[in-house]
Amino acid sequence: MTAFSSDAAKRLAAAEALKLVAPGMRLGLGTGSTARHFVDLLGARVAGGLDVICVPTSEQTRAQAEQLFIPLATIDSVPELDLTVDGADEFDARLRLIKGGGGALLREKIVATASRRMIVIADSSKQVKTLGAFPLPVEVTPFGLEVTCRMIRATAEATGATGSIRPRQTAGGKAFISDNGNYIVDCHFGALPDPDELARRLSAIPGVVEHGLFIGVAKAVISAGPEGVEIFGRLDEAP
Ligand SMILES: O=C(CO)[C@H](O)[C@H](O)COP(=O)(O)O
Repeated sequence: MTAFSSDAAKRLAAAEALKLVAPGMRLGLGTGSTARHFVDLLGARVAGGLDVICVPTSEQTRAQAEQLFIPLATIDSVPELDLTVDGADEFDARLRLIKGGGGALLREKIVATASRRMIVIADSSKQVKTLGAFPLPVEVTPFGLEVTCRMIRATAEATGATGSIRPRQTAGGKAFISDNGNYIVDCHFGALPDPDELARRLSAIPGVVEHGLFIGVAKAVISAGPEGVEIFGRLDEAP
């Protein structure tokens, strides 16, 4: 028997999300290996005549969508979206997320919050009881990096989160630069005792552009694994 890979699970979740797409929709396209499957499948539907307009959350996704001839717009020209489909690094039972493993968290959060519905697609390994095993990505301005890291450390400690904070590097050992020209620091805090409070406090630090805690943003998670698809939250448009 062939083992069911996490990549197969990602594609299954993406295929399930594609069922939510209707002609004429304005869509936000996420970033990462799971979102990549969704864009791939959407591209096939567009080639078959589906009429949608899409806003990508990264230059990587933009390039993929362009190759598939998916009609694209900017978030400023289409500021209200019907649906955004994106991946996540972790999700919990309250649909709180850690995102930003691909470094696209700022655009992902802007696009998701401009959408009536943000639906997460994930393989079932992304479900956690407590957020934080995945290092929390925080996008920061290059100016004042050290000062900002100190402030992140101090503010996190006030919510019971401690651990190392490391600026992300590329495989070549250079500083990782986001699509917005900023740095990403990865906060290895471990289990986050109070993600809501941590999110509020991180947002108040001047050098923090955005953090990877998505609280109250996702309407549902489509999680897929060897057992099939499981839905957390609601896929419909109910408020
Ligand atoms: O937030 C993200 C990118 O910034 C991704 O959605 C997240 O990292 C999950 O990636 P993958 O689908 O490759 O597991």
